[in-house]
Amino acid sequence: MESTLGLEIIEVVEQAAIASAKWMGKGEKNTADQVAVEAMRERMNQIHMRGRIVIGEGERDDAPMLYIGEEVGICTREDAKAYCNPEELIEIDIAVDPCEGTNLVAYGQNGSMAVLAISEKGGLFAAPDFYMKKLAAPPAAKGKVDINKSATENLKILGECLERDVAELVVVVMDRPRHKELIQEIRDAGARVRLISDGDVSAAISCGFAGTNIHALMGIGAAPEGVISAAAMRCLGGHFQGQLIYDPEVVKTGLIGESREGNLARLKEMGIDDPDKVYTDMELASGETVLFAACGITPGTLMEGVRFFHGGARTQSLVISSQSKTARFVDTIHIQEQPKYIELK
Ligand SMILES: O=C(COP(=O)(O)O)[C@@H](O)[C@H](O)[C@H](O)[C@H](O)COP(=O)(O)O
Ligand SMILES: [Mn+2]
Ligand SMILES: [Mn+2]
Repeated sequence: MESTLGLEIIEVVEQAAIASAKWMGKGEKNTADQVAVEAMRERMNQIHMRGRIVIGEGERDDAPMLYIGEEVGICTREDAKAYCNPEELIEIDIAVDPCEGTNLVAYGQNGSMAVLAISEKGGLFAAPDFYMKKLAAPPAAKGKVDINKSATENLKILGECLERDVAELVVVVMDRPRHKELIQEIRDAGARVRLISDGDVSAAISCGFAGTNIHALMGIGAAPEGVISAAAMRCLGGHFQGQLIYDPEVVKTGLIGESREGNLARLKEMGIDDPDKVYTDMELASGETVLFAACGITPGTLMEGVRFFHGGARTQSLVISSQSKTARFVDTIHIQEQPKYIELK
């Protein structure tokens, strides 16, 4: 599956990031999001593939583009036979977040990126638009920390795995009222907390790399972002667990349906029989081959943001593959019109 797809998806996230970065700091989160969606879709539809969006911008009625179920790629077009033999190509599932951290882009803050994950059909958990309790940690702690344990216990285990004192650990938590007790517990245990307003995909993946000074992600964010994070962490060998959260009382923000009972019924309709199941990264991204790609929109822990110069832009992306077992940082200069100069540093 990988071969040229690995290269093409870099361009997909790059184009989305460039489009969105033009709206950085303009206070218009919906526009920053919309242009990223359009750019991602346009580039995706030039790829020789039979793709289907399994995590996207919403259901068909709510989202005009990259909606769940939308088919993407040249080989899904009505006139596909003129371009390819669809039977020869495997069907692939795609999870996208063209602008992960729309508020971050709108307000010119760090940590936003264009991101996607790909696997063969059925290889990504089609997470409902619910919340998810998440625990991400470095490879050394994989399978040793556990979302069912308390934050205090997990920090002790994490310290042992990383050969650090708990005081030397940094935990990222989303700054939300629902995390008041969690934040206090982490502080009481002696670790340090980095609060983020948005963008927990970046935080989760940062746990997969040493040197980021992020040792864990704890707390509740969105479920679709959990699947995308799991795809990357599965390839990196990091720890990722997620548990769907369906009780509005627990979440305290956002819209996940009116009642706990209603949400439980919705999950059942979707075929999720055990709503409290804890999913591992392998269950959330179970495909034989998993590819992950992200491109920084604003600067982040792992990637630079988009930098414009006269006539072009420079981007930094990350492509991770379970097949080639690589995590590639790709630095690209995009020459859009005759530039006055191309800055290399
Ligand atoms: O910060 C985020 C926003 O993503 P996006 O809408 O694509 O810009 C995500 O990283 C979070 O995972 C999540 O969407 C957030 O936690 C939603 O929670 P809340 O703001 O409390 O409703
Ligand atoms: Mn997002
Ligand atoms: Mn988004």
